[in-house]
Amino acid sequence: MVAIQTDGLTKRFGSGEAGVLALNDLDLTVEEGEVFGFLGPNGAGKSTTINILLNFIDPTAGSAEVLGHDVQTESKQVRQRTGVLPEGAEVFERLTPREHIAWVEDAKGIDADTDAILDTVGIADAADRKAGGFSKGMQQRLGLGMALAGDPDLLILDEPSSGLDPTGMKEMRQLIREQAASGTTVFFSSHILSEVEAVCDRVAILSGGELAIQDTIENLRDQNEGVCTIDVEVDSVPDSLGLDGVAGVQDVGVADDELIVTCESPSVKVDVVRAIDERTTVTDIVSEDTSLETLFERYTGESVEAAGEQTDDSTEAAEAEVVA
Ligand SMILES: Nc1ncnc2c1ncn2[C@@H]1O[C@H](COP(=O)(O)OP(=O)(O)OP(=O)(O)O)[C@@H](O)[C@H]1O
Repeated sequence: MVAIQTDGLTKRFGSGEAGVLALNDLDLTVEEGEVFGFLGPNGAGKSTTINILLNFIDPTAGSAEVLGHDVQTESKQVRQRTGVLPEGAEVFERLTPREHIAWVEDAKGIDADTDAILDTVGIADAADRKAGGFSKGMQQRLGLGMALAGDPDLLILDEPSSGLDPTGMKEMRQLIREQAASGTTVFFSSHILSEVEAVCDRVAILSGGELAIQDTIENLRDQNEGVCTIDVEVDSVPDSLGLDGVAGVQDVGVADDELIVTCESPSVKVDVVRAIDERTTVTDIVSEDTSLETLFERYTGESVEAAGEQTDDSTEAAEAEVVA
C-alpha cells in the first residue's frame, strides 16, 4: 500500500509578481514500510509539502493522500496515525516530558507507554523535569518522543538530527532503522546527506518547488555514473594483464603493484577484477561510488554547501565521530 501520494500538488503563496510558486505539480509516491529521504536546497518546498500533508496549509491545486486518507477532508485520521517531528521542535517550557506525552495522548485520543518512549529517546532521567531548561538536543529528543507516542504508522521527521550531538545522531539513525524494521514508514527531510545515505531506501530531490528525481540511491547511482575508475592492488603485476578482451575497459595504468583501470560504466568493474584475478592475486580493490552529494548537485544545480548543509569543522568532526 502507498503511505504518501501526491498528485499535481501545487502551492502558490501570494499573487502577482510578489507571489511565490513554492510547489509546482509535485507527484510523489512513498510506499508503506519505506524509509524515504526528502531532499532539496533551502526554499525547495520541503516544509511546504509537509505542511500540506498535515493540513496546516491548503494546496493551490492538486491533491494528497496519507495512508489512504485525503489530507484535506480526512486530516483527523491522518494525524491520528502519523507522528510528526517538526523542524526545530519547540517544547512547552512549563511541562515535563511525561506531561508532553500525556498532552499527545489527549490530543490524539491514544494511550502511550510513556516510560518506554522516554527511554527510547534517551531522556528517561529527565521524565519529571520541566522542559524549560532543556538543551536543543534534549528538546529534539522530546519532540521525537512525542512523535512516537501512539505507535504511528507513519513518521514525518523534518530535519530530525538538527541540534543533536554525534551520539544523538547515531541513535537517531538507529531509531529510524528500528522503526522501519517494525513496519513504520519513515519520511524525513534532511540536509545531512550521509545520514540520508545511511538509512534511506529511496529519496526524492526537490529543486525550486519541482521534483527533480525520485528513486533508490542505487538506481540514481547506476543512471548517473558514467566513466569510473577502479584501483586494483595485486601482489605482482603480470606481463599480460588480460584486459584487452574485457568490453568497456577504456584505459589501464600501472603504478608499482597497483592497476588503475578506467571503465566506461560501473558494471564493467566486476569483469575487470575477475580478469585480473585470473592472472595474479588481487590484494585490495578501491572503487568509489558516486556520492549522494554529487547526485544532489547534479539534480539541483547547487552545491551542498550552498544548499544549506553545515560543513563547518565541528559538524565534520561530529560526523567523523559518528561514522567511527
Ligand atoms: N507562508 C509563506 N508565505 C510566503 N512564502 C512562503 C511561505 N512559506 C514558504 N514560502 C516560500 O516558499 C518556498 C518554499 O519554502 P519551504 O519552506 O517549503 O522550503 P524548504 O525546502 O522547506 O526550505 P528549508 O530547507 O529552508 O526549510 C520558499 O521560497 C519560501 O520562501
